[in-house]
Amino acid sequence: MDSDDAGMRDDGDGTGDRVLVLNPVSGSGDHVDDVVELAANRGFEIRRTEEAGDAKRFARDAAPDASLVAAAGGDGTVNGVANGIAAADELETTTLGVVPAGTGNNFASNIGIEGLEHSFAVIDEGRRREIDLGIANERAFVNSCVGGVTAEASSETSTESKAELGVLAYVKETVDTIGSFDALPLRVKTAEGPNGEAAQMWEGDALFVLVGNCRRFTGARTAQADVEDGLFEVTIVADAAATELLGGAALEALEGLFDRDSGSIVRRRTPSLALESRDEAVEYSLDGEMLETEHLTLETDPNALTVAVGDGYQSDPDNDDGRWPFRA
Ligand SMILES: Nc1ncnc2c1ncn2[C@@H]1O[C@H](COP(=O)(O)OP(=O)(O)OP(=O)(O)O)[C@@H](O)[C@H]1O
Repeated sequence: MDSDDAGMRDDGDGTGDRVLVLNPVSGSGDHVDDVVELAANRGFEIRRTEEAGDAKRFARDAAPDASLVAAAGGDGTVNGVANGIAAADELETTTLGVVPAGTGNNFASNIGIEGLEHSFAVIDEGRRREIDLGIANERAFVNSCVGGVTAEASSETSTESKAELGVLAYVKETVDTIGSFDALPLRVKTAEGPNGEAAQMWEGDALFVLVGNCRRFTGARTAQADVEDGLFEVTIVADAAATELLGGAALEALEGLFDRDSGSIVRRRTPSLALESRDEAVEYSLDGEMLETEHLTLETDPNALTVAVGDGYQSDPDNDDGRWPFRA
C-alpha cells in the first residue's frame, strides 16, 4: 500500500486502540513528518484525510474499537472527529485527543494544548474532562457556531488573521470583503437555563450571531467559555453596529464592540436555542465548516465528550475572567 493512501494504517500496533486522524493540508501543511513520527512512536494507527468528510468517516469507523481517536489538524478536523465519535455512538467510551496542526487551533488552545509534542504528552498523561458537545441540526460542534459569516470569507481568511483572532477572523474578513451588510432578518428563541435564565425571544436584523460552546466572544482574543456548564454563550450583533464596524479599522471596531456592554450587542446564556430566518437561508460556520439553512436548532449535550486536556485548561474560567455576562 502506498504510504500516502487515504485511510492507510501506516504504523501502529494493529489493535486500533489509538487512532490518529491526520489532515495533511491543514495549517501550513508542514506538520506531517513530525506528527507521523510522534504518533508512530506511540503506537497510533494513522489515517490521512484526503477530502471533506474523511475525518468524520475515519473516526466513526475507528471509534467502536478505539479508546482514543486523535484529530491532527485545525478546528475543522477536530469537528470531523467529534462528529465521527458521536455518529458511532461511542461518546461514552472513546476519548478525543487534539493534536494542534491547523492555523488557529482555537479549540486546542481552549483546552490547554500548547504544541505538537505537548499534545502527545497530554494524550498519554493528561487529565480527561467531560465537556459539553454542541449539536446544530444534528451536526456536532465543539467550539462555536457563527451565523452571518460567508463561505467566501471562511475560505479566504488568512492564516495570520485566524492565528491572531480565532473565529472573529471570519467576522473580520466578512466585514472587510463585503463592505456593506445584508443584515440577517432573524428570530432567535433561547430556552430557559438552569440558573434562572429566562426563555427569551429576540427578533430583528442581525449582522452576526455567535454561539460559543467552548469559545467566548469578548474583545479578549483567547477567551475560553465554561464548557462544562451545559450552556451556550450567545452573542447577537444587531445591525445597529454596522456603522461602527464599517467606519474604521474593522479589527479595533470588533474588539471594541465585543469588549463592552454595547447597545448593539445582545448576550444570553442558554442550554438551547432556535434560529429562524425570516427571509432566505443563512450561512453558519460550525467550527469553520459551513452549513446553510433557514432553521437552525442548537442544543448542548452536557458533558458528553471526553477530551484529553492540558494543565492550562480551566473548567471554570469565570473565576478569573469576570467579563461575562454583561447582561444575562
Ligand atoms: N487531504 C486533503 N486535501 C484537501 N482538503 C482536505 C484534506 N483533508 C481534509 N481537508 C479539508 O480540510 C478542512 C479542515 O481543515 P482544518 O480546519 O482542520 O484546518 P485549517 O483550516 O488549516 O485550520 P483552522 O481550522 O485552525 O483554521 C476540511 O474542510 C476538510 O474537508
